[in-house]
This record gives sequence, C-alpha cells and structure tokens, in this order.
Amino acid sequence: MTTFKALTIAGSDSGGGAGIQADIKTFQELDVFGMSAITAVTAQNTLGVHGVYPVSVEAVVKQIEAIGSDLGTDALKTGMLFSSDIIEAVSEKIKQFKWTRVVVDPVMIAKGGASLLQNEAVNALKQHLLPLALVITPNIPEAEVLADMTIHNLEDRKKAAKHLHRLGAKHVIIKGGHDVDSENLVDILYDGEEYTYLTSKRIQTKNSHGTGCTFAAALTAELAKGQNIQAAFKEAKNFIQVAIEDDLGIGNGHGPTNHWAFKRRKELNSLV
Ligand SMILES: Nc1ncnc2c1ncn2[C@@H]1O[C@H](COP(=O)(O)OP(=O)(O)O)[C@@H](O)[C@H]1O
Ligand SMILES: Cc1ncc(COP(=O)(O)O)c(N)n1
Repeated sequence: MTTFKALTIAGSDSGGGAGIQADIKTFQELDVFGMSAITAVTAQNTLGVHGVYPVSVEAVVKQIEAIGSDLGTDALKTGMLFSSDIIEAVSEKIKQFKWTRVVVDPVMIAKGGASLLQNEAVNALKQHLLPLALVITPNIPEAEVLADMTIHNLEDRKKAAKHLHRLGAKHVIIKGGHDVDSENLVDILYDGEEYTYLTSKRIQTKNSHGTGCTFAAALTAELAKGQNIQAAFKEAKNFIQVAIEDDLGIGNGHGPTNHWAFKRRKELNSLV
C-alpha cells in the first residue's frame, strides 16, 4: 500500500483547533501521513491568542531540510508564517526541493483579531510565495489585502481571484465564510480560465475556530493522494462542512471544529 505524505509549515495552536494541530489531525483523518515544520508557537485557546513566539529562521529551515532530505512529501501547505524572513526561507526551500503541490493559506489575522503575520510581510508573501502556489486559499479579508481592493460581492471576489492568478498563483480559492450577509455560503475556485462555485448552507455557530486551516489541510491531503484540484476542492468543502456541523462544544469561547466527523460519517454510511 502506498503511504501518501503531506507537510504543513505553520504555527502551533496550543488549543488544538487551528494551525499545525488542525492540519495533522485532518491529514490523519484523510489517511495521509502528516509532517510539520513549526514557524511559531502560539499560546491560544477558544478565548483568543494569549502569546505569539516565533521560531528562528534557522530552526524552520532545519525542520524543512530534515523532511526534504529524507522522507520527502507528496504535497505541502503553508499557514501562519509570521515574518518576511520566514516567508523567504520557506520559499527558497520549496524551490530547492522542487515541491510543486503547494497550498498557500495566507493566514494573517486570527478570528479574535490577533495578528499572525507582520504587516511588512505581506509583500514578501506576494513576491516570493504566491508564485510557488499551486493553489492559494485566502478568506475575503485576506484576498482584499493581497489583491489591494475592497470586496463587496461575488463579482469583486472574481476580480480579486483574477488578480491573484496574475500574481502567479496557478489556482485561487476565495472562501466565503466572511460573507456573513448571505444565507448560503459560496467558495469560489479560479483556474485562470473558469470559475467553479461550491455552495453550502451557512451553519449558525460560534465554533468556527480553525475552519480555514482545516479546509486547506483537507485540500492538501487530497492533492497528496494525487487528486486533481477540482476533486480536492469538493472533498475539502465536504470535510469542513461536516466538521462545523458536528462541532464538539468544548471551551468557553469560539470552539474548534470536529476533525473526526467526516470519517465517522463515512464509516456510518458504509454500515447501512
Ligand atoms: N458558518 C459556516 N457554515 C458552513 N461553512 C463554513 C462556515 N464558516 C466557514 N465555512 C467554511 O469553512 C471554510 C473556511 O472559511 P472562512 O471562514 O472563509 O476562512 P477562514 O477560517 O480562513 O477565515 C470555507 O470552506 C467556508 O466555506
Ligand atoms: C497557529 C494558528 N494558525 C492559524 C490560525 C487561524 O485560524 P483560522 O483557521 O480560524 O483562520 C490560528 N488561529 N492559529
């Protein structure tokens, strides 16, 4: 049996709902062997971010080299990268190891408002990492920053996707979680020619901590297994939908999603 592998280069969330922890859980649930390079440690729970402690560039590079020189990976995702120095170093390593199945989740601000990317690092992200992305997965506020425009509606989102494609990302997914005025939730994918829309019902919940990380990790896992972007997009959307639906109700604030839900439902369905 082939063992598919995926690497996450991201921050640690002590609360377990986002960041490295969400990524590894998602990889595992989708039958992909998960590996990590940690860029920053955050002291975080469902109530917010209580501390951010970046890891040295040297330590980030060493972690990636340890994986690249031995295990290799079938796909990778980036999440919280924090600084332009880390972004540049990560980009160099992606090039060195000739990794192409690269998902860039341009994490900027935690749901509670804490900054997970320094302002001056946005340019580094655009210049160095975006051109290496097979797919970039911003939420609406992140797409606004990267495309340098305001997004009011779906047409604006399509324009922003085109802009990010021009900057070098081969595919652009702009997620719709922040479009809180609409009852349905639409995620869009642009491949340079056509748009694909995935629509789901908006679930009313305060427990959406880590949705972006989990979605991007599911996408990465499917790409690691050799799926094409369209198929990976659909599976990632299904994964996050049920993870939000079956939330765990833990913590006193914005709780995590349920990373078990997708596999458990699949197993239940195969029993009946
Ligand atoms: N309330 C919700 N109901 C259903 N799906 C959601 C909800 N909120 C977010 N999602 C889904 O979770 C994923 C992450 O969305 P979003 O919240 O936009 O990103 P981020 O977590 O990066 O801010 C997307 O696939 C989006 O469609
Ligand atoms: C370490 C880390 N990385 C990313 C996020 C963003 O979380 P979300 O997926 O909810 O946008 C987070 N809160 N913490």
